[in-house]
Amino acid sequence: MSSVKVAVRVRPFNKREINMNAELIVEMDDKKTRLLKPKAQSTRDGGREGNHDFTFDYSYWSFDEATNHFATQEEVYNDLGTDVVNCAFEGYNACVFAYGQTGSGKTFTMMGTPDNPGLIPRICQELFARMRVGQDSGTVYKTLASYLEIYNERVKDLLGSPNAGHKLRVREHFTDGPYVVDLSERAVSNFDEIHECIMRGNSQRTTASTNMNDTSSRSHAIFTITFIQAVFMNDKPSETVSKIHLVDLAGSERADATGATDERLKEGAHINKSLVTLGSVISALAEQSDSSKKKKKSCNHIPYRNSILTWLLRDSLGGNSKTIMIAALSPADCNFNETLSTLRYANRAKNIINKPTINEDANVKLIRELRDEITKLKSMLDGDIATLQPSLKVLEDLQKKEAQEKVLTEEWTEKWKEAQSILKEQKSLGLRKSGLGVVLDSEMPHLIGIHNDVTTGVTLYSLKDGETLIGTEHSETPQDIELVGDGICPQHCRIVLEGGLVTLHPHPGAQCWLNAHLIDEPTRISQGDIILLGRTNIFRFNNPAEAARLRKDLSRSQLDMSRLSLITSSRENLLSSSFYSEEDSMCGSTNASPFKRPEHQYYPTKPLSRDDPELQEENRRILETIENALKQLNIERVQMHDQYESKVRKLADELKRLDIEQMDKLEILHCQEKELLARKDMLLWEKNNEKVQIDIMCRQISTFQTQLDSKKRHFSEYVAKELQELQDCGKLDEIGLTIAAGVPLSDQLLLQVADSLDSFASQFIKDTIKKNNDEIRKLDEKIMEKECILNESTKKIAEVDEQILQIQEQLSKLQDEQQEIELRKKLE
Ligand SMILES: Nc1ncnc2c1ncn2[C@@H]1O[C@H](COP(=O)(O)OP(=O)(O)OP(=O)(O)O)[C@@H](O)[C@H]1O
Repeated sequence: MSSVKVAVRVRPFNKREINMNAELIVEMDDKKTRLLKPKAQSTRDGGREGNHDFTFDYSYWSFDEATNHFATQEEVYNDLGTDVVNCAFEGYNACVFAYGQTGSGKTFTMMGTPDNPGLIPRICQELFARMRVGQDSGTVYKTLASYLEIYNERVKDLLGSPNAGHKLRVREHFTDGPYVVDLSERAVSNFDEIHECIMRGNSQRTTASTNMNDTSSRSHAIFTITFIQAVFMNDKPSETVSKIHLVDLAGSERADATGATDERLKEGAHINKSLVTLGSVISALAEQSDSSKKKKKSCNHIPYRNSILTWLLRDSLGGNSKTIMIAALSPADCNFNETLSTLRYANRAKNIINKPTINEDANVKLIRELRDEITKLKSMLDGDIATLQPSLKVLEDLQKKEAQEKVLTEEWTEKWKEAQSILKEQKSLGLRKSGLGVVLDSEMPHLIGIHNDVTTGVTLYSLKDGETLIGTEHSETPQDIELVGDGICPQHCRIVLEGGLVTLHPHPGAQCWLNAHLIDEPTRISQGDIILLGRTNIFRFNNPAEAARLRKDLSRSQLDMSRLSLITSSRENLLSSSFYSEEDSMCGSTNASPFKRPEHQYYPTKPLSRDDPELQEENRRILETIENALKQLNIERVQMHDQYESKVRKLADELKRLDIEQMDKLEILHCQEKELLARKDMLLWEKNNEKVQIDIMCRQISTFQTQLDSKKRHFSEYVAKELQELQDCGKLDEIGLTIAAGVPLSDQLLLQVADSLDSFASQFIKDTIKKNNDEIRKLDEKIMEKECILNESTKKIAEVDEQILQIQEQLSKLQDEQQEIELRKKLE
């Protein structure tokens, strides 16, 4: 666990602020930053109340160079940048992002100026300086750089073609997370190369002049370094990958302050929208950390997906990364509100807790774990030996683990060595990626094979110092360049590179053509020469040192460019030779056109006069034919290659799309399943509740029923007693009423009697009867009410049961679908 580190930095007044006679409203003391309420506001409020105090990990005072606590670019780098470099070497992901109002100094802190570089160039410089030291002790490094900008919620590759536009899409990989499709990644091997990437990207960034900043960045820029290091030291393999995101955000802005209209206004709206999302993400994460500190459960939704910026930086915000946020501040009173909001933003970010982990290669991790287990098993075994009872199972386990560990270590070491040699080879060949192409910076002479086989493309053969042997795989002595094809002998020829001179030595009897001239003795070859070995293997010879010389000469004289082009053969040499076969000349067909030949092959020549114009014309046509044929062949090859590549790309895209679709579907199904299960739980809970309710109701009804019965019984007893008393004292006779046996003693009868009694007794009896009847009615009503609730609960239980049944059906359908998708994935 690690909290996001937060630093704030205040810049000097800019020209506009100086012209406005701006008031300085920021104070800093060690880690503390105080924002003072502007005088104008305080006068209005009648006092200087309302200053805002904050404490951050670092507070950088870059307002005035004359002050002794002035923070330079170097100091900022020493505190923050070295942490990032350490992260890379320790295998952690890291992220630095600069936040703040437009014109507050974000780009200055991140990128700096050529004379006063900022964090990004300094981090890169230190990274490569430390790599050089590591390389000496055998560590292999691979560094990739990518640079993108998010402008109006669309992504552009800043290292791609300048006209590419903002078209890149963001997708999510199910294990690696969000990524930008087709974003170029440059392999860089030194500071100059990465610096070139930075410069190129910066020049492509969308900037504009606003009231607040002459060169305001109108986009969020993310410069990413992927840093891989592998080393095998003290018998221990180690390989880590870290991603370093260096982010220069577009500034938050108020349209009125920036003077934005039209396009700028639209940009501003997008910038603000994504910054609001960033703010929401920071707030949600801070809340989450707060709850977890208080050991409260939090089901906070983090709205990463609401903007591309937060989606791409998901890992850096609350995930697997060590993150630093730098809040850039304006010192001027006119920006009080924006500065306060930036400080509050930064204050919130302090609470974000990230979970950085060392990104160790899976195999290396396995090897390490196996080794730990082996050590444990060995110590167990030592204990067994001490008691003279070595356990067979432990022995068996140990052997298995040791074998496994050995295989894995060997595989890894092999891979590591291969990487080392590829890197060395690439370096010596001078191959480097440039956009979609590969650039050859080799200083070594080389042959470029132009094959007839349209699927193989162009092959490059580097020539060694000394001898390079050329032949077939069937030769007794291994050949440096193994060829197949018509007329190739097992030991065909050798090319000798000595003191900068290159000579072709044909093997006796082998067909070696140099610029259409059959040679049978050592012959010097030079830049642009076309070599035909056997009947179908055509090569162009390139000698970069010689080419450089020729280029230099070219600027002085009008030298033939053909020697510098890739396909064209050396005209001068070709003009001094002929393509007529001996056969042709013997048949007297010296004028026969070579176009009529069934095969486009070179034929031995008969030396003819150089000055013969007819011959020269013929030679020119032959040369043209060969050039055209080769060009055509090359065009076709390139086209087919392009078609093939685009097909592969399309298929890969489609596969990725399907994969993502499947993953999305599966995720949706899982979510639906979770939701259904939650609903089912809820319903079961409700059902249970209803049951408890029914239980209570039943008990209440039975109590009421008992009360009712007893009330009724008491009442009839009372009526009977009253009538009996009236009868006994002759009152019934007075009114001529007799109670016959078996006649029910109802309250009506009693009321009839009461009517004839004196008013007091009559009223008493009437009241008593009314009271009793009321009580009985109330009890009856209560029982009815409870019975109603009981009925509803029973109905609800039936409904819940029905819904649970439906959910069960939906669940089993979902699970079937999930199984089908998983099965399909396995089959794929
Ligand atoms: N610490 C500093 N020292 C000297 N000058 C600075 C400092 N910070 C910023 N500036 C100057 O202030 C101006 C604006 O800075 P900057 O372009 O870095 O701002 P920003 O926050 O990136 O702006 P926006 O969001 O509009 O791109 C620049 O001219 C820059 O050189």
